[in-house]
Amino acid sequence: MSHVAVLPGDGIGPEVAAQAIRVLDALGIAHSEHAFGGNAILSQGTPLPDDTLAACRAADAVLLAAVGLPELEGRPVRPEQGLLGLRKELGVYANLRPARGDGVDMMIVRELVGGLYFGAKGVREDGTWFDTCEYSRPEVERIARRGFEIARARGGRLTSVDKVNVMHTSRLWRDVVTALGEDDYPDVPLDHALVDSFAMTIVQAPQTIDVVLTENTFGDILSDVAAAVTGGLGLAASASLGDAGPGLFEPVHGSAPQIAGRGIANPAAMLRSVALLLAYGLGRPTEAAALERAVADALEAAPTPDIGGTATTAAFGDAVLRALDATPTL
Ligand SMILES: NC(=O)c1ccc[n+]([C@@H]2O[C@H](COP(=O)([O-])OP(=O)(O)OC[C@H]3O[C@@H](n4cnc5c(N)ncnc54)[C@H](O)[C@@H]3O)[C@@H](O)[C@H]2O)c1
Ligand SMILES: CC(C)[C@H](C(=O)O)[C@@H](O)C(=O)O
Ligand SMILES: [Mg+2]
Repeated sequence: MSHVAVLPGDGIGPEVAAQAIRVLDALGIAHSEHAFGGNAILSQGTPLPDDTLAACRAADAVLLAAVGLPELEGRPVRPEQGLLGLRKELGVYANLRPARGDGVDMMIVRELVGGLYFGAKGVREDGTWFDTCEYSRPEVERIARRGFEIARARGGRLTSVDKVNVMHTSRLWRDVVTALGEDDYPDVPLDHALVDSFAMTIVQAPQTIDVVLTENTFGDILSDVAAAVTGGLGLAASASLGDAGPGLFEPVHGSAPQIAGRGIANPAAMLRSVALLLAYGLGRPTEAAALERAVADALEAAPTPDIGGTATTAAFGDAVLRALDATPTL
């Protein structure tokens, strides 16, 4: 039987996680909750306690809501370090961030465990602070392969996004992607774009974009832009996958401290992350599709304030559960 490790996290995290747990219960999927992020720092001094990591490794899939506490910003130990550590420990290098709506159907494939986030960083003796972007050939090749596979599977094309006019690592990125395309994916149309103008393309012509392959930091920024043009962060889900072991499923959004505790956060991004978990993490595509439909119904029936409605987080969850109950295949 499948088991999901749930990490509710901070801010609106526990509020949207509660709705996801209702769905897991409705589908009869076992789960357990674990301390992670800011709350774990406050209670245990670390954002990723050993027993949380062990529970994640032992699970079939990990469902994370969001981390981040304003009072911990700028401290040496931060909630976000736990998230980066968990991604690295689970080896989930491929972060899939779909953005859909109004004729838009894009899939951002973001490299998740390398690049600017994970290169050497520190403070030199002269007082200069630095972060470095680092990639090896195999690191680029494995994420590029994912991008090509996804583009091929949907009969689409791949746009690799870099900053080759400035960055050294982008030269490696472009060479590796181009060679892999020629050698192993000649049937998948490939083009390249520079990240700055590509951000503009996401805003101005998102319908023209199919599968996007990009570096960790670029993907972080571009996925918020893509979310903004397809209904906002309240809707954007993601799946992070490695070659083996449990995947990590999480909304694109953060802990939204300004609206935390008010019961008005949109749980759609979290519930769509559960749908990705069902599809990619547990191999249950029928239930995944039913949940996607139920979320689409709830967006009509019980929209939350971020998308122009008045429904509470719990009322949205009610609407999703009603729609799931009415699904004959489940
Ligand atoms: N995966 C994660 O855990 C994750 C992701 C992004 C940011 N963060 C952290 O979250 C904290 C806040 O960051 P931020 O404010 O830059 O980004 P954020 O994503 O939390 O919020 C950005 C904006 O979107 C709104 N928003 C986000 N999710 C929403 C939802 N489900 N329903 C309705 N509105 C929603 C917020 O109210 C805010 O206006 C920071 O500590 C940051 O590090 C965590
Ligand atoms: C919280 C932070 C570490 C994280 C990231 O930058 O990857 C978030 O912004 C995201 O998009 O998942
Ligand atoms: Mg982000």
